[in-house]
Amino acid sequence: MKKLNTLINEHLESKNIYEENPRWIIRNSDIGGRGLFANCDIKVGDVIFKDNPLIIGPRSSMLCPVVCIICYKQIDLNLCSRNCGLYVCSRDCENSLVHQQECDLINNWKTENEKTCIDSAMTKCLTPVRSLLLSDNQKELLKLLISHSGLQHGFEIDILKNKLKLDFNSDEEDLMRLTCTVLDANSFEVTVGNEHGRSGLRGLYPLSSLMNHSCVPNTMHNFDCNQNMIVKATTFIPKGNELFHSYTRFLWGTPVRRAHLARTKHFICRCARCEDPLEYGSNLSAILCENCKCVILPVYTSKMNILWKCNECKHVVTNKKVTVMLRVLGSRLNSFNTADIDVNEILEFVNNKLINYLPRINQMSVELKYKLVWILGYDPKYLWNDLSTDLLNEKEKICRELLNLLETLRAGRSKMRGLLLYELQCCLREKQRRKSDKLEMKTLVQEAQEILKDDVHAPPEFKSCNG
Ligand SMILES: C[S@@+](CC[C@H](N)C(=O)[O-])C[C@H]1O[C@@H](n2cnc3c(N)ncnc32)[C@H](O)[C@@H]1O
Repeated sequence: MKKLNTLINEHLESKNIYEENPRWIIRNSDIGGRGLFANCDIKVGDVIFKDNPLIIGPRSSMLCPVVCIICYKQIDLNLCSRNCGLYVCSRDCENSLVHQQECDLINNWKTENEKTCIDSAMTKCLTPVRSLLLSDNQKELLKLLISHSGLQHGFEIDILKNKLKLDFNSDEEDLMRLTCTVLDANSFEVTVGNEHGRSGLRGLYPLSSLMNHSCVPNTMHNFDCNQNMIVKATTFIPKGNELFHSYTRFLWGTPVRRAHLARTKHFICRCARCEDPLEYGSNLSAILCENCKCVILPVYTSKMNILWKCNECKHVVTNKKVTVMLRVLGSRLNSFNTADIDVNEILEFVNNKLINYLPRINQMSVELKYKLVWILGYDPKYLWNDLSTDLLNEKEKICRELLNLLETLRAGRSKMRGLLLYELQCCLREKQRRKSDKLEMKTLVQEAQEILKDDVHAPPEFKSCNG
């Protein structure tokens, strides 16, 4: 623990974000390994700490767009002229010190027969390679972070070795494989760029990664333009309480969150929200009884086994059946991800289809409604000016409904609350603009009519005035 503390402080110092009297302290946690704890009373909205990545780079999912490996833009991409297989967007990025180091490393791994490795896979596998360029102390810090073994971790190294035929030595391979497991257990999703283009990266923030998970976290984070993570309190946190953030989506229901955490982070969450089948009265994970249409809540009989039993008619639905039903509804939900979105189709699905299987507020309708918030006003087909009054009212209603849900789920001053408050304000502003437009139109038309009423060239709508 002492070594970890020293190396974390050294890391923060090297990034100019060290604080003499930090508001956090590292301690053993009752819920799993080490955790971060409040070192003083922390008020809601207070910044608790800042952190900077030890390693940051492209995400490994082949579904993510390829990015420049220095500035992470997605435009003007060319392969590096030295044939390392990585994409850069400019000479500056290609000639940067960081790129030269990793370019040399990769080119040294090429065998005589494999002079080029032109493949977007190289970019997708770059992040663990970056661990080889860390200083000795940084490598030591990386090794002190938690990792889990499992076949799903480390596929990036298999690609580098078997597909791209790169010939690294066993020490390098061991460190890169360890880095993959550390990244999978600890990394954060980082979004960089602006409204003209955003890229998703993964970053290893060593101090932040010591925060354990809760499905009702008491912190939120955002990023500044230097990739610093700024962690803030979403509720009042008394001195000595543990600091938590959420590793899952906040609006997922308990079975989905639990399964995701078990698969990706290797633990069963036992937070108060997970242990409450009602999820604080939100009934987010409930289904409707196929017999009497009453609400059935999920009751865990073991770690991952759920009993779905109707309290009214005692009808039992098997877990398998619920899983299939949710999968079918989920695949329809995912089909709305297409570029050509039809909002009325989504509303029809939420208001007429889902309610046959799930209570009015449920994890799927909530996910779709949250999606609608970002379509209405922003999608080229649904820009603010073009929104019908009905759709504008719908967006306002959704924002209010989701804000209420966040309160029910005790989300505190979370980022999602901030985003929804802003969108609600945009709806009210647009309504106000339309109202004042109407008032102005009325005065304009009145004056124009007075001036033009006797004129034979008056616009047709004034014609009745001149007989
Ligand atoms: C990012 S690390 C958090 C810090 C970690 N406890 C440590 O000692 O380094 C994530 C890992 O911590 C453990 N963990 C985090 N939250 C947990 C929770 N709510 N219940 C059980 N284990 C948890 C799991 O092993 C998880 O994979």
